[in-house]
Formats: sequence, structure tokens, C-alpha cells
Amino acid sequence: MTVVRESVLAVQGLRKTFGAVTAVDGISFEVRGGEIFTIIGPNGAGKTTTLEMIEGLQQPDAGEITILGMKWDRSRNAIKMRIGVQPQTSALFDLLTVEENLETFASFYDRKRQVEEILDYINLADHRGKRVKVLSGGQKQRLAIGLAMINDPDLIFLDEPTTGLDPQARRNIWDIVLKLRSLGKTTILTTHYMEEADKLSDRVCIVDQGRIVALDTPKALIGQLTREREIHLTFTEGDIPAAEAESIALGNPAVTRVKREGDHLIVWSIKPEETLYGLFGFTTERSIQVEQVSIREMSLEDVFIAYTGKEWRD
Ligand SMILES: Nc1ncnc2c1ncn2[C@@H]1O[C@H](COP(=O)(O)OP(=O)(O)OP(=O)(O)O)[C@@H](O)[C@H]1O
Repeated sequence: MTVVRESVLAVQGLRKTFGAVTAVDGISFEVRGGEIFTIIGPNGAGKTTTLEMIEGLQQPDAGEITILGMKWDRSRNAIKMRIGVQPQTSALFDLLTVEENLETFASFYDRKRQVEEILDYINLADHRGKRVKVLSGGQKQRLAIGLAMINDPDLIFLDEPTTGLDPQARRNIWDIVLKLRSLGKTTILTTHYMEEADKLSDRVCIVDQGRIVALDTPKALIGQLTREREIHLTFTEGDIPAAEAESIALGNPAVTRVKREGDHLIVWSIKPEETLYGLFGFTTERSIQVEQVSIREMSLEDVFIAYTGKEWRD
């Protein structure tokens, strides 16, 4: 059975320029209920500007935004009640405690979740009495997400919630994002981290220079790439067996390219299993020992490079 989920956000032809800079250059997409939808792109790609226009914080030069069936110009208050925007950590009240920050934000809304419940979701119950100024970067980000959840929104916006955090603190944020999905919430996330987009997202929208270069599930984006895979082999007995294996690999029609650096051989093949089978046939026959073998999986980073021709930098 196919479950058709309703559209919670539709963006059509969004544009924004700042003087000579076109920050957002005709962006269109649709987000369905319950999705984690990630906008990823390098610095200056237009992620924040796109998000802020959708959040009603910046006025687009052109384009249409429909949130939960409503438009900003006609239903500003109704939209604000049903969305949650993660504030910058600099907007938290430094001298108030975690709990007091949550209570203050809760007082702005009629519909709200219990502070207790939010403390559990963001895993800060043990730190509820601490002032914000003594929290770690990761704890501040978790509190900021908690503040975005306080009005029990249907749609939550998280703008680079993990930038600058260490790997463990980033994972703690991922857990919260996944919890949001299990609560049935829709999350729109921006990030520079490809691995994060891959792990968390139902769909990823890759932007570069204000335009969408690719949009799909991480699996589909990676699957659309060439079937070519990179095989790495390191030979125990050094350069000579590696050079022989190089010539065997070059004779395989599935192999598109070979590169050898001393005892290390890299083989690009559109049929990696078949190529490896051939190479292992040769090494077994010649009693050549292979120290290490690996096949590099394609990632969203390869998708970005394939679509833009540019290297990715975090
Ligand atoms: N208020 C502004 N005035 C002038 N230029 C702006 C303004 N806001 C954004 N820009 C420019 O628009 C482009 C897109 O910026 P934006 O912040 O949306 O990108 P981003 O993808 O969020 O980048 P980052 O990952 O660095 O946050 C950049 O070239 C930026 O310098």
C-alpha cells in the first residue's frame, strides 16, 4: 500500500538578491508530513536565506510559499502558532536557567508542551537548574531545539544545529531530530555535513549558488550516480605484484581506469564484483598476498561533485 502524505510546505520559484549577489535563484520544492527534509550546500549557497524566507523572517523578491496550506501575508499569526524555529544560541537568555528559558518561551503560546516533557526530549532534565551561560555548545543547541518544540509545532526548522559541535554532541542532536520524526513532526534542516544529511534525511535538497542541483532520497541520489566503484588493493610484496595486477585489471572490460602508487592499486570498475573476482583469480594462481582490499562506497559528496563539478568542503 502506498501512503500518500499531505504537503506541509510548498515553495515555488523563490528568489532573493542582495545588491549584485543572487542568494536564492528560483528554488522550488515540496515537503510532505513527517519528513526530515535537509537542505545541504557549501558556505554561501543560500540555505539560510531560503530558510528565513520560509520562516517569514525575510521577504522574498519573488516566489510563493505555502505552509500548512497558508500564506504569510494572510495568515501570519496562524502560521507562527504551528511552526517552530530554532533560535540562534546567542538569542537564549544567558542568565536564566534551562528551565526558565523554556518557561519564558512557553509563555508566548496558547498551545504548548509541558516543560518537563521537553527537558526529557532534549536530554537536559539533569541540567534544568543551570544557567545558559555555563552550558556547553551542544547543550545550548539542544536547548535551542527544545525552544523550537515548546509550542508543539507541526513543522520545525533547524538551521545548522550541529555546526561547530564535536562528533558526540552532533550525534546527540541527531537523536533529537529522529525523535521529532517519531513524534510525527516534519523537520526542515540545513547542514554543511554530508554525512549528517545522509544519515538523517528522508530527502536531501542539494543547493549551490542559490539553485537546487539535486533533490531526492539519499539512496536514490547515490544510486543515480554511475555504477563505477573505486577498488583499493595493497600488495604485501610491494610494487612488482601490484604492477602485474595493474595490467590484469587493465585487461578487464569493466575497468574504466587504473592508478598505481607503489604497492597500492586503485581500480575503477562498473562491475566491481566481477573485477575483484578476476584479480583474486590472478593473485591466488600466483600466490600473491594482498594486504588490504576495500571498495569505496559512493556518498552524497560524490553526488555534489558529479552535479557541480566542484570539490566539496565542509
Ligand atoms: N543580508 C545580506 N546582505 C548581503 N548579502 C547577503 C545577506 N544575506 C546573505 N547574503 C549573501 O547571500 C549568499 C547566500 O547566503 P546564505 O547565508 O543564505 O548562505 P548559506 O548557504 O546559509 O551559507 P552558510 O552555510 O555559510 O551559512 C551569500 O553570498 C551571502 O553573502
